Amino acid sequence: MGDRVEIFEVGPRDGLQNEKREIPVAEKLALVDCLSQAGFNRIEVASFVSPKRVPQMAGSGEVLAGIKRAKGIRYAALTPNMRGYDAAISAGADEIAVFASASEGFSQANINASIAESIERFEPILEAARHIDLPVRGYISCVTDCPYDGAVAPEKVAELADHLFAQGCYEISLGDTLGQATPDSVARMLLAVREAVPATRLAGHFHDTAGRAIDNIDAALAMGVRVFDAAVGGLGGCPFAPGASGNVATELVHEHLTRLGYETGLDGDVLVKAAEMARAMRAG
Ligand SMILES: CC(C)(COP(=O)([O-])OP(=O)([O-])OC[C@H]1O[C@@H](n2cnc3c(N)ncnc32)[C@H](O)[C@@H]1OP(=O)([O-])[O-])[C@@H](O)C(=O)NCCC(=O)NCCSC(=O)C[C@@](C)(O)CC(=O)[O-]
Repeated sequence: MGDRVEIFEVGPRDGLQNEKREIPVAEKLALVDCLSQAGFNRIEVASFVSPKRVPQMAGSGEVLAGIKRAKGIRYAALTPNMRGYDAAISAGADEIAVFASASEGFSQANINASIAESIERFEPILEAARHIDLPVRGYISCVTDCPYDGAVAPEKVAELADHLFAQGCYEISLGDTLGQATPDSVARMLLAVREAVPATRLAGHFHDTAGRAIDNIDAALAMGVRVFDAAVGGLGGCPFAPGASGNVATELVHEHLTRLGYETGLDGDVLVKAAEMARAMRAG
């Protein structure tokens, strides 16, 4: 049996948050229920942020309440502040994620806070989660390039990863939000980040704007990363990162990893079905 590499499915959240069409909750439920048959350990399905800023995530409570929960899967939600945390807990999220940026420009555009302010906001969330043993993931956006500030220094990413890990995030997902990273810039960034956080606690989160996401996954695999975020059907993008396109497609990552001899534990046929559903949702 090959080495295990986990794909963390983010399509129902990162994927759908940027769709132009207002997607009914029933369609989201159907997608998540299909994905729940594929063999994932973790699926991100919700985001408790301002509905004015991200209207597509407004029905997140209904999504968490309506999905058919499959045994062994943790259904995850983004929580930017205590209000989001409380909503995620009431809705029954199995794990939550805080999200920061390695660049000041994107931090302001995305969450209306500096990097330092965002870390302060996360403190009560992590403390509350600790009390109830709720796993908290930490995202870092713009780990190589920022749409506002340009190239991002690997040391900035390492410093923030160190903070989030010390605050109690069990895993740090490193986001190439713009999809402009290269295998070289990914390797340079990971070399610095690995000094602060072990590779076994890192995840790669690559958007495929420049068609290099799979090459970037290879670079991260070579540096010891064994968890990758992906969105079925290549759904996605970030409303606050102009020019960014979808996440790397789950079914492509699964195929690629399988070809390399890794075990993902996923059922390729279910992924193809879910990818068709995702594409149909996008087409409307
Ligand atoms: C972060 C905030 C909330 C800060 O919010 P703020 O702008 O600092 O201001 P606020 O706290 O005064 O709140 C502004 C408005 O949002 C409301 N509000 C405040 N908090 C909540 C909440 N939890 N749930 C629902 N509503 C909330 C609040 O009530 C108020 O409503 P209004 O008075 O205007 O009617 C806001 O800026 C926001 O929602 N930003 C959107 C962030 C977002 O969702 N970005 C996309 C996801 S991150 C991402 O995609 C990157 C990632 C993770 O995938 C990795 C990668 O690819 O890089």
